[in-house]
Amino acid sequence: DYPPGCRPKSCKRHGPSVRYPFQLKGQSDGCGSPGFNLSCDNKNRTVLELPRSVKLLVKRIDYVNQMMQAYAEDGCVQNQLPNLTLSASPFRTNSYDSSSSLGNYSLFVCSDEGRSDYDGYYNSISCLRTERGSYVKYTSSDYSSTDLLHCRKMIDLIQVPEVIVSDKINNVYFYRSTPACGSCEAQHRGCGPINNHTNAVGVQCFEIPVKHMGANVKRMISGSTIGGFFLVMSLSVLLWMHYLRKKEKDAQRKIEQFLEDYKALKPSRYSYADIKRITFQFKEKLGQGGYGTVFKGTLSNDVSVAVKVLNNFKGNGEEFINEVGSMGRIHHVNITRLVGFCADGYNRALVYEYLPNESLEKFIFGDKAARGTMGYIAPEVLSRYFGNVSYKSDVYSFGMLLLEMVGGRRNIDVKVENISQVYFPEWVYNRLDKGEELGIRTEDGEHDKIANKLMIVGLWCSQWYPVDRPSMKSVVQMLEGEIENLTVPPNPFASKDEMKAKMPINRELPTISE
Ligand SMILES: Nc1ncnc2c1ncn2[C@@H]1O[C@H](COP(=O)(O)OP(=O)(O)OP(=O)(O)O)[C@@H](O)[C@H]1O
Repeated sequence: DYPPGCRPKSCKRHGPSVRYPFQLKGQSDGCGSPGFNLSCDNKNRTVLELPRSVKLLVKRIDYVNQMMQAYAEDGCVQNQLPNLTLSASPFRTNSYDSSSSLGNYSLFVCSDEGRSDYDGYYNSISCLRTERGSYVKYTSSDYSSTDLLHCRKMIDLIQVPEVIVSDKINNVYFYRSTPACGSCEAQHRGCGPINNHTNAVGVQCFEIPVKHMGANVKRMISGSTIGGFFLVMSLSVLLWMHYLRKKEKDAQRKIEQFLEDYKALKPSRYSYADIKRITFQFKEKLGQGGYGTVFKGTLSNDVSVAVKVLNNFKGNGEEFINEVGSMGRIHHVNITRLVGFCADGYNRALVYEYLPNESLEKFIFGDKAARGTMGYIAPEVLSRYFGNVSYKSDVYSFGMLLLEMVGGRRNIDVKVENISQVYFPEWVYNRLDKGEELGIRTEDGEHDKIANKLMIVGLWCSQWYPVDRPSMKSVVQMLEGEIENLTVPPNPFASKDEMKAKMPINRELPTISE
């Protein structure tokens, strides 16, 4: 630590810091090194007092490089040259100065009369002084000039650094070689004489406790601490705000998404103009169904749809109501979703989600354009003679579809060569009944097994008597189970008598109102 009473001081707030080896007047004697005395003048400027009453004002002290920048108050350092004897002070001109040669000079005080600003001939003319009609002029001692006619020689200066004489800027640099405190200062440590002895040449470094650090250092430390604290605080607040905003945005997005999905769950109603816009004026035809033509379309959010424009001359509107009423409520991954509908005057259309993989029909039958809906309809739907319409009617349709999928042909195909194959389910049953091969060959045995399984399940489902058809739950069980566990179904094409015998049971099925 600094010795008591020797803490760094300065003449004014932003003035040069005064510490060892300098000492400010008023500080205890041992605070500085001899000859490094500074004082504060009445304007709170830092003053360097040199021997023979030479006074210079200190602009800056560089403790690390051991340099001091000082200047004369009147702006003419050279005026002080007659009295400036650096040899008697601890200061030296800096290395730059020391490289300049020393010379002998004479100082003249000249009257304004005959004054010439031209100094090309002589070594130098510095610090023109106009007060009292005179000015000072230095020139090398080997002068010989009539220009000095109006001058009076004041003094001869022996071995003066040339640079000081010729210095036209009002700065003087001193360099002190001892005490060598620069290395301590470079490490931000304090510097003081060894053994606290004022005459000691050797110095030692010491740690500066925080409380004794210079005001600037303290300010810096407390400033950076407070700054750091506020920085961390503001960053935390910003992060927290960002987190809250993100959370809020996420919640908002979730709600929007939900509302969007919720809206999409219900089929939207479109005008006929909308339908024309969606299908780009019925530009791309996807196919033709029994009830109308299907066109490709695009909704405003770039979602592709298939628009079935219904033939307005067909039906009494019931199909339309059934389709919108039932399909609008069915949401299943395996069922085409009804996105919307149009009932605008006589124009009716159904808007479905677009299925890019084309119709199953095409995969089963290739390019052969027969219409098949009739083939899937259970007998009881066509005639009440066969019983009541129930959920078993759908089981029948499903069974017929299975048979068509496996057979790769229409169940009713008038074009087959062998007349006995016309009604495919009957043909399948007869072959199974006789224990004959179905003749369906797939690429591997495992697929043959699946095909046979689908046939048997298909036959079970397409029983003429609704009561003989399994429930959809049993159908799933059969499809998921082993083929070995399946029994061959009864003959779906039993005689009318047998059918009549089963009719009462059939009536117990819950009837679907049409
Ligand atoms: N959602 C869809 N996505 C893509 N193409 C479709 C879609 N719906 C129908 N199509 C195409 O339009 C054709 C006709 O479809 P539609 O549903 O009208 O016929 P269908 O089922 O064969 O007959 P219908 O139901 O009238 O008895 C299909 O074969 C298919 O190519």
